Amino acid sequence: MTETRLRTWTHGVGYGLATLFIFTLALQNLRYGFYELFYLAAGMATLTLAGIAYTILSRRHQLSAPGHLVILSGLNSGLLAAMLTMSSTGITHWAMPLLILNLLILPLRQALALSLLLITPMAVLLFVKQPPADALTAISGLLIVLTVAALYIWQYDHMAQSAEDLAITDPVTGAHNARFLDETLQKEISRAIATGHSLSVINLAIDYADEAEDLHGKENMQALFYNMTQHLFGVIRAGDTLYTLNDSEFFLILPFTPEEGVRVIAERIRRTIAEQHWPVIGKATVSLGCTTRGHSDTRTDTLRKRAHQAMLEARKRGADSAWFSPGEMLRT
Ligand SMILES: Nc1nc2c(ncn2[C@@H]2O[C@H](COP(=O)(O)OP(=O)(O)OP(=O)(O)O)[C@@H](O)[C@H]2O)c(=O)[nH]1
Repeated sequence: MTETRLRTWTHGVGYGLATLFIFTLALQNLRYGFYELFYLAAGMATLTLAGIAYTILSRRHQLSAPGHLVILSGLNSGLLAAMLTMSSTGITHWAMPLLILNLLILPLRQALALSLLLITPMAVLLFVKQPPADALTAISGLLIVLTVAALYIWQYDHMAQSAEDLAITDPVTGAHNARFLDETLQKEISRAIATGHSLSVINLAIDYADEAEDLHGKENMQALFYNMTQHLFGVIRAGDTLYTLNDSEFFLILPFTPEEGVRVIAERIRRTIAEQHWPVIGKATVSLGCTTRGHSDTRTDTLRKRAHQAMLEARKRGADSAWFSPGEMLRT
């Protein structure tokens, strides 16, 4: 299930349960003749129903649907206004489903801010109108619900982020992995088409990697790969992204970089790697294949293939060189 779908379901179910709870409150108050509270609950139930309708209507944009903040602000301020005007402190517990709904539907910071905006004036009102011990009990109950739910959501967000990072990160180098490359490259191609800016890529391979592995062992080669990743992170600029393809190849996506730019950065990478003294291995060089997106390049595989062929071409001309496709040599 996609995240958008999951959110549509949880938001819909959240609003649905809140509607049920508030509707029951409305009926109860109608039965006992508390008409003011009945109208309040009916108004709130209408808003939660509007929440369900909005969730369904904006189901394709659930990750950033701004209408939820408007609906929840209406619900929170409605309850607060009712407490102030009806001088009724017996409806404090009505805030419980609202706090949960805030945290379930809004981003954590927004949800906390809105919930505190509800609880703070409520606390003042309760301390003015009730014996301190009763007010303290009611407010601490709300604060405990808010804290526990917020901690749970924070922990979930944190774990989801870690899982996502793990899924797109190479365990040896810490750079992005090949799986994430196609996704990002396709986005960059679409962005370049929409905005008309240039986009270049580099396929970079360590020269004589197999021979070096036979000589120094897999562990030392992995250390070299890791050190080279750190070096590349230091050379490229913010906005460029780095990927590890296998044990001896890297890929770079360089947005806003024209042909002349990719030549400059490829040469800089080649030179700085060749000049560096690498632990255990000593000297290491790389072959770089570069290319810039042309008008007909709308898919990732054409760019990747051209960069790979350019890298093979550079390698054919001897190690420690770069080649710009469709055939212009940068340096051998
Ligand atoms: N994507 C990318 N392009 C680079 C990088 N370094 C250089 N370039 C490209 O090469 C061009 C010339 O770079 P430099 O020789 O460093 O000159 P510069 O005027 O200091 O470059 P900028 O201020 O970064 O534009 C830049 O305009 C970029 O197109 C880099 O780290 N990443």
